[in-house]
Amino acid sequence: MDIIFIEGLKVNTTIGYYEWEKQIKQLLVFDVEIASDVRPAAENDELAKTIDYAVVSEFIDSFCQLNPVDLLETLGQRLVDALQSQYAIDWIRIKIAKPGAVEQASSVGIIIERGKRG
Ligand SMILES: Nc1nc2c(c(=O)[nH]1)N=C([C@H](O)[C@@H](O)CO)CN2
Repeated sequence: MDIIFIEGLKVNTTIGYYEWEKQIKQLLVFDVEIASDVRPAAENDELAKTIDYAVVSEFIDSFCQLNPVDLLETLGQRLVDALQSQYAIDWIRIKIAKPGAVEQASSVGIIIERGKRG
């Protein structure tokens, strides 16, 4: 199975359960892996035949800005739904880290995995 990945994508956005969090922006860091057969793109060296990681990165940033929510779980699930509606994705894994959330921890967050890894 081939994988398109994005590692350490930094997004500054409004996210959080508590009232004070709705007035500020906080850092989220995304790691994304999407199963995708690279052979169609590799055959004729064509970007149009693959999932463009730059486009997906932009999409994630915009999605966060346009869809403020309380929980990382909600953001992650909605983001996966949105990506699956745009691309034919058999398997996806998204890690969302909120490094500033717990002072004693270097980072906290969630990992969502959907579909079958080929
Ligand atoms: N499982 C989760 N736990 C917590 C979340 C979350 O999104 N998922 N969020 C918070 C607060 O927003 C926190 O980040 C503020 O310190 C707490 N726990």
